[in-house]
Amino acid sequence: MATDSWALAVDEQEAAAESLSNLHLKEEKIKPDANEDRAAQSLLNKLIRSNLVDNTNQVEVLQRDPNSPLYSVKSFEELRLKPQLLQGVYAMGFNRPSKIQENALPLMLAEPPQNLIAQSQSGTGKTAAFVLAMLSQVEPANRYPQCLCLSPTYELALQTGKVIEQMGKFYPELKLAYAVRGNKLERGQKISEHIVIGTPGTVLDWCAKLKFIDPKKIKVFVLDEADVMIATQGHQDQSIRIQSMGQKPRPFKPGQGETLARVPDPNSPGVLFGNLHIAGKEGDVTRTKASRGGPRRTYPSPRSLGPGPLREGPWRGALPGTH
Ligand SMILES: Nc1ncnc2c1ncn2[C@@H]1O[C@H](COP(=O)(O)OP(=O)(O)OP(=O)(O)O)[C@@H](O)[C@H]1O
Repeated sequence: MATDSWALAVDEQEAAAESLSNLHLKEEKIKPDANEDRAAQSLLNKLIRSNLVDNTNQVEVLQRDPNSPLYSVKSFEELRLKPQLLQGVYAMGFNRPSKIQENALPLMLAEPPQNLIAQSQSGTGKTAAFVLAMLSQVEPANRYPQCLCLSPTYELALQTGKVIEQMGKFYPELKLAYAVRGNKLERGQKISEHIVIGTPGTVLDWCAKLKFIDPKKIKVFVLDEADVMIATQGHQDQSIRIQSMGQKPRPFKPGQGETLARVPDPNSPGVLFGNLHIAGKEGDVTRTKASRGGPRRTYPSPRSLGPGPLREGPWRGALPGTH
């Protein structure tokens, strides 16, 4: 797989994305467990893709191709990452940020971090973007959780945790805790890890019942795979409860270019990372995605998601910076 071309992989992903998109529109009627399938599909994509990027030359070529979703004009140095994190991304074979990273990182790395919505198709570097944002925002001297990331499944939480560990490899003072089933801590204990990643039920217990985490101290709150979370009633309720226990969201800064859009509702969580493969309301489209070798296609804007604290919509992977 490592020798397969990235181009082929992108085409395959797009085909898979099309079928996911159709699934999404009919999911309520056809397949009650479609959310589970989507979480599994996403995990599979990630596992396959981690092999594809071994071919770093291919990635670099694509990042210079304006038609590629990985196209980027900036360097990681220009994004002013901490040197330890720069070392981490280079060690992972990333030579330059992808488009979504280039657009989203300056806002997430701002002080204070800005809330934003960003959409991009699967496999374009959203996870890496919010992982970098979390790693960048941590103050290692403060021995308490400062970043919280919710994932819909145990497996995805571990997978994202692996990315955090890889990127933070040269930042050893930075610690990560997994709030997942089976990780039992003693009652009354406070945890000292800087980043917590977990599933909503366990995280809610850690915040509300067991008080291992003080949600008011969370600077960056990530809701990963947000469409799966929000389409799953239990996860939606738990995610909203956790988010509402945190700091009040800051007002949103105007969107930047076509990739970022302003969240119109001040009660909404901050940054939402979304895939572009799921169709939304017709006619409510503000951006386009270049398809490799094919026609440009249009995708719905996050604005089409309507009001509400956590809205259903064509996005997944979310990062509300509730600082
Ligand atoms: N700047 C980069 N340069 C090279 N490879 C990258 C870069 N950013 C991410 N990658 C690699 O590309 C693959 C996809 O990245 P990532 O998982 O962050 O995408 P994603 O948009 O979150 O995907 P999904 O929507 O499936 O969650 C991963 O294997 C990751 O290591």
